[in-house]
Amino acid sequence: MDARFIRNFAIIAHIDHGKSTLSDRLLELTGSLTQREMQAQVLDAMDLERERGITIKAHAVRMMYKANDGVTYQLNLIDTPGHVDFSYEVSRSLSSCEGALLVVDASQGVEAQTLANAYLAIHHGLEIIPVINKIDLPSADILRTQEAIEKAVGLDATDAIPVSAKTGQGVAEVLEAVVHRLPPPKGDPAAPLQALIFDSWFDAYRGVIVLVRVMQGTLRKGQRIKLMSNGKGFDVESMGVLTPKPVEIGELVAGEVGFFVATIKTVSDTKIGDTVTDEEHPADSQLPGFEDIKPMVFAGLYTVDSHEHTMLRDALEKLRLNDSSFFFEPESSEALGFGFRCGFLGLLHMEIIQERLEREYELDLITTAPGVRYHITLTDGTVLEVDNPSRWPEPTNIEAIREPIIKAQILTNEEYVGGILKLVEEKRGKQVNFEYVTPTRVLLTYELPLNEIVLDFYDRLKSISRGYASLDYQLAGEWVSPMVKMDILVSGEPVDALSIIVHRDFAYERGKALVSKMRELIPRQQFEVAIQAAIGSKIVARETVTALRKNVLAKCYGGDISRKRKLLEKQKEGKKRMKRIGKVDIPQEAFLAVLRVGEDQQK
Ligand SMILES: Nc1nc2c(ncn2[C@@H]2O[C@H](COP(=O)(O)OP(=O)(O)OP(=O)(O)O)[C@@H](O)[C@H]2O)c(=O)[nH]1
Repeated sequence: MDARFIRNFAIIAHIDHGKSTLSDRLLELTGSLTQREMQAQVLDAMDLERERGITIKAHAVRMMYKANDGVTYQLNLIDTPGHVDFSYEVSRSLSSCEGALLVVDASQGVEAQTLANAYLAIHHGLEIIPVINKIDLPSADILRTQEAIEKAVGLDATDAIPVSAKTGQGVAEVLEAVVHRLPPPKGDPAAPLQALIFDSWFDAYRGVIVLVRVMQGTLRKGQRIKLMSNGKGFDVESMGVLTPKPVEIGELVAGEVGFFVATIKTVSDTKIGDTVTDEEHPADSQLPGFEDIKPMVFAGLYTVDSHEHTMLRDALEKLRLNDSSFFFEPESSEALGFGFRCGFLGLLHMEIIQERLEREYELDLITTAPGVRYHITLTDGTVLEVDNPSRWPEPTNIEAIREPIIKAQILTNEEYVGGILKLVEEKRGKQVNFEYVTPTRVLLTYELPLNEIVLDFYDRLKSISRGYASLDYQLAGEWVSPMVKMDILVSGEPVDALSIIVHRDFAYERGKALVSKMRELIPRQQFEVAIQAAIGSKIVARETVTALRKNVLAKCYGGDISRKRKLLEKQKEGKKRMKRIGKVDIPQEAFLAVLRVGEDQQK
């Protein structure tokens, strides 16, 4: 299609501000999907997948829209994720667009991800249309939201479009604005091919599916292509667009977005951000790519049943096929046996992977406390990267330790500022900026150690602010900090999988809180169990889990057999996620006790 009639855009928003609902409305209005189809699609996603042999991962949907000027436009809606863990994905989606709809909930106003995503869009040079959503709610305040967009984001919001994605009010104007306010893509269909890979995934039926935005030239079915980063050549076997149903097409010209399937065997060949060109007539240069994504949070994953270790490895390999941001390597622990050290983008990412392993692969897992990666300079000058407490060097050999720092933006209402300041101080934060963005909304900018954030920061922030604080962060360098390794001893024996890295000045407090939490989490056993926290040979805290006095079954003795069975089953259920260490059964929760020590301060 003539590029003049193409519009490529993304919808960006803070979580829950209505991005998905608005996308659905746009699809419905352009006739891409009827309401019935939309429901059917959700319900039959699995069947559809089987039938068409393609994963429905509608990351780029093509809609045909006949505008009020009588012209039919091709609109490509490119999806972006909302959570802070995945902000790099937002960035790569935005590289394929000329414009963005910035959706802001009229009852909530501007939040941290509204800001972060808007800045990313501005950074990519996109034209932005502010859309004020949820105007059907009684608490909606259009004027105030408009003001917040102008003051906090710095965008002109005079022409912001008030809509209700729920009732459909105002949504038609959004489509007109996309056509008339966003620029068409540039590019020459006759130039040498340059197509930007912005997503790819492995489909069990079709192999590797690659989503591209053609910047220059034309991509055709049957073409021999080359990936510019590694020089590898492939044949394009089929191509298509998602409407959101997959529809086969013969070519994609400059400005268009779509997918292709080639003779590519593994997803790892298709690097996100890479440029696809023609093998015979290649382009002179690559398109500007994306930075490699690095995992920020690390934890050990072990199976409760050591026989399932190979199953865990197979499952991790399968997951990695479609998630190149996730990393793992074998590790072993004296306490837990063979497992894997895994790297994630953030805590949410870790939870998602863990849940998928448990649900889709039916594995019972023990996860160790999440931590970050340190750079340690030894006295002999060598620099180590350490993300596993059990690899922590002897303190006498350490010259300096650098820990990763983030820059966090917290947006909140004035009344919660006091509580939040206390929290960030406790988490070793350093204030960078304090700014009123509206008369009642405050934007706090802090530098904070990432290791404090991965613990319970987000939950505590939510609870202190009753949900009225939003957080966004980026990595922002390193601090030299006196970190120490804290060991946990159970019945006098150190359990390597329980060790954590803490700041020296907070070690005593942390140790006390941690063993006290563990005392709550470790069930009473037939004998007394001592739990101690130690730094080197120095014990900094101790608690005791007292011995069980009575057999639990004694209560049912002679009683109803079904009750007895129930009790036994319940016990078995509880045992499932326990690991016996020495003579003591330790439940999964105790391995993650460090994530929960803040709970007591919260109350
Ligand atoms: N009253 C009202 N509710 C809305 C409107 N738009 C969306 N919602 C509701 O707001 C909630 C969040 O909407 P989603 O569309 O899932 O939001 P999202 O931004 O896609 O959320 P994430 O996918 O989690 O980022 C849902 O419960 C919607 O039903 C609206 O215009 N009015």
